[in-house]
Amino acid sequence: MKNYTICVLAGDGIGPEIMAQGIAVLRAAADKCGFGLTLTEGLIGGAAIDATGGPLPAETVRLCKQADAVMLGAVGGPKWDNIEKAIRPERGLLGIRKELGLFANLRPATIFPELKAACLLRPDIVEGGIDIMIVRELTGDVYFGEPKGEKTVDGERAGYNTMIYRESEIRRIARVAFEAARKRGRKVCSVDKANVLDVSQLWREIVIDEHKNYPDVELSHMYVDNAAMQLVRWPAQFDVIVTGNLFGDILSDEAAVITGSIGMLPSASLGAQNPGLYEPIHGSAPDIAGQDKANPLATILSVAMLLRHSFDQEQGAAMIEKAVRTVLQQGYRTGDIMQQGAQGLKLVGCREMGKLVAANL
Ligand SMILES: NC(=O)c1ccc[n+]([C@@H]2O[C@H](COP(=O)([O-])OP(=O)(O)OC[C@H]3O[C@@H](n4cnc5c(N)ncnc54)[C@H](O)[C@@H]3O)[C@@H](O)[C@H]2O)c1
Ligand SMILES: CC(C)[C@H](C(=O)O)[C@@H](O)C(=O)O
Ligand SMILES: [Mg+2]
Repeated sequence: MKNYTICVLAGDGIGPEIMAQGIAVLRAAADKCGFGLTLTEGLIGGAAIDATGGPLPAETVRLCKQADAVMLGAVGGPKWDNIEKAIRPERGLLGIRKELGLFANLRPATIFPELKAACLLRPDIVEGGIDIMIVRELTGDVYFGEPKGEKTVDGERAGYNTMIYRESEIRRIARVAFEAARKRGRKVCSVDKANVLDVSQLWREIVIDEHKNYPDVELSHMYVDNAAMQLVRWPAQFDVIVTGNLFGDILSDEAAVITGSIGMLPSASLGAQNPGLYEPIHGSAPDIAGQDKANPLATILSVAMLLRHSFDQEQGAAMIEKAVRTVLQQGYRTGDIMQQGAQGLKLVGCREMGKLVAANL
């Protein structure tokens, strides 16, 4: 029997709650599909700061590198908001992405038919369905650019970061997007700010050049401000969106609105080789942490992405996605996707939602 090692980084806030449900579903899928699991656990974020003084202990990096895949809950929270910036919880997440070379962040925004009514957009806008793959570059941009810091400008304090992309970084993420489009609707929209930013001008030039290798894929370009508007105005126009680290971070949270809730959006962070890292796109949700209110479906759908991308277990992935759909069809909802006043819906907590999905596999 095939056996996989998964390093689990639960993190902070709702992290441990959603992760417990993700792991329960993963175990159930392993039983059904006939593969074995070895789970290791690592500290990250605030939990790691409390235990070791830093957000990404060397032991966590070692465990991740030894694993076939990594699952992450969320990091951060008010407890660590005033901590020295070099060791903020979020640094743990950025650090592990960099350590594992996870340059391609796939964030699929799809709407389950059962949630169309919970979507904040007008019903006619989501009627035909939505299926967008946001391909976000993850290890470059203003997130990692040097120089950065604080300096004095005209006698006053100034903070600064550097938005920078190397040609090779643009080329490799463009390739991921074109390859993804070939398996979907064969359309890529590259989102940038080339009317203003030098970095975006290079981005556009390289994407156009790389496109020469993918003549079967249609390429378009959009400025990020317009893209933010088009996403909610007419989301069905998009197939694959490729963009940089910062724009991708913002647009994917926005895209979550059209899936019903940020609690529904999974992600896969991939590099040139395993281990990939899988996590919901949302954060540690301090406002609902410890109350069994979090929606675990983004984490559970991230487990499906893990099976698909890291283990080639398409059957297991599809099984999980179908179980999520079944539970939604049965009317179960966590608070974030609950429609007030709708008939036949049942409000459940995080634990119950996880249990239901596992039971439906
Ligand atoms: N990948 C990550 O670990 C990650 C991502 C984003 C933010 N963060 C961190 O999380 C902390 C809180 O950030 P924030 O409040 O800006 O963003 P957030 O995503 O944690 O929360 C935003 C809103 O969405 C809700 N929400 C998020 N996930 C939910 C879920 N699964 N079910 C139901 N509701 C959910 C929250 O309750 C909150 O109202 C910060 O420290 C931030 O840096 C971490
Ligand atoms: C917490 C933060 C570092 C992270 C990011 O900006 O990438 C988060 O917002 C995300 O979307 O995963
Ligand atoms: Mg984000």
